[in-house]
Amino acid sequence: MVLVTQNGRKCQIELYDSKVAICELKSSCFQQASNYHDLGIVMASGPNWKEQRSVTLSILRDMGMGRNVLAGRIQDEVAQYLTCLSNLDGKPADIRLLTNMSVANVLFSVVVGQRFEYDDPTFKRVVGLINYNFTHALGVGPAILNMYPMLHYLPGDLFKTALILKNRKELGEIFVLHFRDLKGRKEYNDSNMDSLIARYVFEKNKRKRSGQPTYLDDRNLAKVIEDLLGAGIETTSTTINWFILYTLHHPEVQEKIFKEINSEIGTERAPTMMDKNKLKYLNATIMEAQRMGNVSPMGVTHLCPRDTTFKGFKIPKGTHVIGNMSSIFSDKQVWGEDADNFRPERFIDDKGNLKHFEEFTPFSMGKRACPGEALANMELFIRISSMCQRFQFLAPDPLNPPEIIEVMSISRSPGPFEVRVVERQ
Ligand code: HEM
Repeated sequence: MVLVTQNGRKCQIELYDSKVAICELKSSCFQQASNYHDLGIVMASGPNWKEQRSVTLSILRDMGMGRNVLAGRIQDEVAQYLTCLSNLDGKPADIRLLTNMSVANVLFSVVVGQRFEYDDPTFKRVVGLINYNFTHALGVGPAILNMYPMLHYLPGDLFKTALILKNRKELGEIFVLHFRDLKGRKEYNDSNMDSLIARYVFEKNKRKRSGQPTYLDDRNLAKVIEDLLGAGIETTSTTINWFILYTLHHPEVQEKIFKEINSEIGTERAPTMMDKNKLKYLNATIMEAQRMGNVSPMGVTHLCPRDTTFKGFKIPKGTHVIGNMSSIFSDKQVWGEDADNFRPERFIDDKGNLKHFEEFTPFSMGKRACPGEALANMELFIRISSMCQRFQFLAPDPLNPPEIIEVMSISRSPGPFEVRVVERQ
C-alpha cells in the first residue's frame, strides 16, 4: 500500500473536487476484516455510501438543517448549557466535557428526537463509546492493520479493533432500544417523524413496500448514527474549545465581539440565526478559530479508485491519499506573513464586510465534503454568540493565560485548560 499526502489548495481541488476527482472513494481500514465493511457513510464507498449519504442529507434538510426549525432545537440546548456555565460561579473550571455533552445533545435531539440530562447514564455511555470509537477507529492502530491485514489474526487486541467493534455492537443495540422499544414506536407516520431515526425507518419501509431496491436497513442505520455523532460531536465541540482558548489570549477580541452584539441586538433577547449577517466581527472570529484550530488537519483518508498519473507521479489503484489541511491554513501567500497569529480582522475587508477565501475549507470539498457543514455552522454561530452575549471568559491567572497545547489524534484539539466563566453585568 502506498500513502500519498497532498499539500495546498490546488492539489486538493484536483484530487477531491475536479470533474476527474481522483480520490472520491474512502479506505475501509480494518473494517474489511470485520462485518462492518462498507456500512454507513464515513468509511463506505460505492452505491451503499451514495444511498446512505443522500438519504441522510435529505432527512437533515427536511428536519430544517440550515433553517430556523433546527435553530430552535439548538437554542433550547444552548439555554441549558448557559445555565450550567452560570452555575460555575466564575470559579476556574475545565468546561471541555460539558461542551462536548451539550454539543452531543443537539445531535441527539436530531437523531433520537429528544435531549438528555447531562448525567443520564445511557446518554453518558453512548457519548463515551462514540468518542472512543471516533478517536480510535480512524487512528494509528487500524491504519497499521490496514497496511498489514495479516496482523488482524494476532491473538489479543493489540490494535483495539475488537474493542471498537464491541462498542459498535453496543451502540447499535442502544439505538435499537431507543428507536423501537424505549419509544414504543414500531411504525412511523406523519405524526411521529420527530427524529432522523423515524424518518430513516419510514423511508426504508416505503422503499421496501414499493419493491424499490435499497441498501437502507437497521445495520446501516446504526452505522449512520455512529458516523453522524462521531463526526459531529468532537469536531464541533473542539472548535468551540479553540475559540475559548484563543480568546483567553485575546481578551480584546471578546470585548469587540460583545460591543458588536450589544449594539446590533442588545442583551435582552438571545441571538438567533436572523442576526448572523449583522455580527460580522463575531463571524470573522469563528472563522479564525476554525483556521487556527484546524480540527481536522488530515480529513479522512481517501482511496484512489484506478491507476492514474498526478503531477507526473504514478498513483496506483488502491493508493491511500491523505489531505494536508495545515498546508492550506498556514499558507503565508494566502493569509499573510502573520498567518501563525490569531487575528480575526484578516476575514474582514476594507468596507467592513466579511472576506471569503477559497482556501478556507474546514469542511473539505468534493463528493465527500462534510454533509454536516450547515448544521455545524448554525450551531457554532448560535452557541458562541449566546456565550459571548452573557459571559466573559477569563484566564484564571490573567497574566499567564493557559498554554496553547495541541493534542493530535484523528482531530486536533487543545490540551486540558481551565477558564473562569463570569456573568457580564
Ligand atoms: C466544525 C464541525 C465540523 C468539521 C470541521 C467537519 C469536518 C469534516 C471533514 C474535514 C470531513 C472529511 C471530508 C473528506 O473526507 O474530504 C468531514 C466528513 C464528514 N462529516 Fe463533518 N465536520 C464537522 C461537523 C459535522 C457534523 C455536525 C456532522 C453531522 C451532522 C458531520 C458529519 C460528517 C460525515 C457523515 C462525514 C463523512 C462524509 C462522507 O464520507 O461522505 N460533520 N467532516
